[in-house]
Amino acid sequence: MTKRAWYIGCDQSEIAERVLLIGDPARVARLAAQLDEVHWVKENRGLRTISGFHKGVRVTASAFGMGGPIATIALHELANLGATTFLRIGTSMALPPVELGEFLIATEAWGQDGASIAYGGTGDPVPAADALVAQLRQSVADHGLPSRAGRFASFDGFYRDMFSIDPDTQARVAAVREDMLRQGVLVTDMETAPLFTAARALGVRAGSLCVATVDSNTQRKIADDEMATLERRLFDAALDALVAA
Ligand SMILES: O=P(O)(O)O[C@H]1O[C@H](CO)[C@@H](O)[C@H]1O
Ligand SMILES: O=c1cc[nH]c(=O)[nH]1
Repeated sequence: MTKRAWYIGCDQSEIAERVLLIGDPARVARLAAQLDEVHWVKENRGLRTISGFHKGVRVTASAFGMGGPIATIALHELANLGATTFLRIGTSMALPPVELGEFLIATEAWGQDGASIAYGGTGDPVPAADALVAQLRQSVADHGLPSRAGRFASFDGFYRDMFSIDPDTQARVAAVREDMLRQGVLVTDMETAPLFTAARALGVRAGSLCVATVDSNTQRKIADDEMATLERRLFDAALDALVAA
């Protein structure tokens, strides 16, 4: 019997073994313009998924929105349908010495979130798949992108632990940031660690390539026009790495 994913709403024949996991559904629509022979899966609950070809290799891209719980649902459903290789691409918050506009490759990710616990996280960083790290290093070099590789950390509480918009959270966010700096974290996001932890539990490969778009100290965010250029470069580098891994 053909397997079907409950929330994403696709069946096995609609997805590839190699998957890009993307937060923003609008980003998936823009990625579609860079793929050949695009198939759009019927969208469900904002989970937008497409499959197409890059350099002759079939890939799927699936948007999950924001946060570890739904990102791991997307990975889990696609892994259950036979996907084996997952690359998260998106934005991240920079800690020194990372500068805005740099491309960050996760070698490992440290879960400060709930979904990581659900998938057996012990509180220690979880490594990325070696093959994806190697291909990402090669790809960012081939594309001439400014990059670093190292430790990511992921959180659930964006406005509690990562970014303060209320006076009474400033001290907490600053303390979390100091702790991350002490632990050698390069960037923070909301999904890399739970995805790595779920991938380990499910026996599939995972990697993460993120652009640093927000400064964790000043809260400055990259402008939309610059982000559009960075996003195209992110797609190019990620697709080349994914099909080679
Ligand atoms: O650009 P994306 O991939 O959405 O990533 C980052 O931006 C969102 C908002 O914080 C979170 O999903 C976070 O991980
Ligand atoms: O988690 C993050 C990191 C960068 N930018 C965001 O909007 N969220």
